Amino acid sequence: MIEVRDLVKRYGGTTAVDGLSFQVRPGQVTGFLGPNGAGKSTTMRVLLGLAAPTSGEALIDGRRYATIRRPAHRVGALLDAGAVHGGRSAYDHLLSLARTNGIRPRRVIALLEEVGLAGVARKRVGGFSLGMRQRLGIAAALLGDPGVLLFDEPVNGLDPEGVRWIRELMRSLAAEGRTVLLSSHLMSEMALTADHLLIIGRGRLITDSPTRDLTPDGTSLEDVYLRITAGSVEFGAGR
Ligand SMILES: Nc1ncnc2c1ncn2[C@@H]1O[C@H](COP(=O)(O)OP(=O)(O)OP(=O)(O)O)[C@@H](O)[C@H]1O
Repeated sequence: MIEVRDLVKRYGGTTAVDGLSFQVRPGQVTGFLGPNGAGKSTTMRVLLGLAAPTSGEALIDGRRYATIRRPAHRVGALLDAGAVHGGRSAYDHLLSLARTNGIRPRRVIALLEEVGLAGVARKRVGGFSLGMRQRLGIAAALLGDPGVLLFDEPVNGLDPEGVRWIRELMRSLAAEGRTVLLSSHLMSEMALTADHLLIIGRGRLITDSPTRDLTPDGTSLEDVYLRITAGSVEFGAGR
């Protein structure tokens, strides 16, 4: 369970998140949508203790990230798949994360299989394609078998097979009773993957609704989304 309460995050004169409140429930995939700069990544970073809130709270299972004991077992995230040391092998990368978190090497091997990287486990990550890096990032997120998962644009740059793989993985993680928060700009994919949608604009909540209520009778999510966010697209200037 994720709870964000009256969250505000400012960077100098820029208000990235502006009084945001929502809950993300277990057992379903929740899509996190909004125009570029709406505050999605910032909200995820605050949830993960990577940025401090200016005010308000961002809680995982009722706790701030910094106060969670053994956090890898509680929450996993894919934020920036590029942020991996290129000189290491996929296996060594996951093994070092596993060691830090008291996780057995056997789990690393199982996850490399699960994400389809077993055949390249000993290859340097520096030579990996974007899709391979995304899969490695997802393996890292799943390492501690956490109940809460945050994925920031995991389908970016993936081929159709990779996109479908992510969709099915998200659905199965939710079916196992996990809390899954997923951001993406691909509306057709979101319509297929997410049970529930949170749409934000300029750091504020615009919509919190089951997907099917937003897209009755086959209405396109893209049309609905563009209409809802039309007043929230903004570049540059501080707010
Ligand atoms: N470290 C930072 N320092 C200054 N400004 C920041 C920082 N991080 C984010 N911002 C600003 O906060 C706002 C929200 O950015 P954020 O990355 O959270 O949006 P987003 O919804 O994830 O966008 P995108 O869809 O483009 O990834 C933007 O105006 C951004 O420039």
